Amino acid sequence: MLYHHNYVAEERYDDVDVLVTRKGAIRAGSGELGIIPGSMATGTYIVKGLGNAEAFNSASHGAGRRMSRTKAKKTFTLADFKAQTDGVECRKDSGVIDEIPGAYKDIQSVMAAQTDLVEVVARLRQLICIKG
Ligand SMILES: Nc1nc2c(ncn2[C@@H]2O[C@H](COP(=O)(O)O)[C@@H](O)[C@H]2O)c(=O)[nH]1
Ligand SMILES: [Mn+2]
Repeated sequence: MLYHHNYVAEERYDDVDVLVTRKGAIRAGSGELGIIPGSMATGTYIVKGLGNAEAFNSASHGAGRRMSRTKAKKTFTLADFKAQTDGVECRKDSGVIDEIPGAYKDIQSVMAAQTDLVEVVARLRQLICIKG
């Protein structure tokens, strides 16, 4: 299983060799497995690509941010962070507030928006989240 999401690849579409730049996107060729994470507490999807050539065999690399790290730090409190990561064993201090689940888009909506790109194989719920 590959999980590159910022890279360039030489691929061929309509008999033309092209350079595909995936920035914040993963390859989702037909039958290829991938990982699409949500946030520290909203689960992760294991997916199988559908090989959609109109999207250059690509899909989202994650839920993606709803707001910048700076805005997240201004918007949310440590109490918000603790509430939103309830049930997940992880760091719960002011140094990780910018990673609060509320700073990311709703992963279920993001998945619903790309049913033509990937098929869901499994949804994982995290028990532990370690920030590198
Ligand atoms: N399962 C988790 N998903 C996370 C976490 N932090 C962010 N994210 C999601 O992953 C993508 C990609 O993150 P990136 O830092 O590599 O760009 C991001 O869009 C979020 O949706 C996490 O702690 N656990
Ligand atoms: Mn990224």
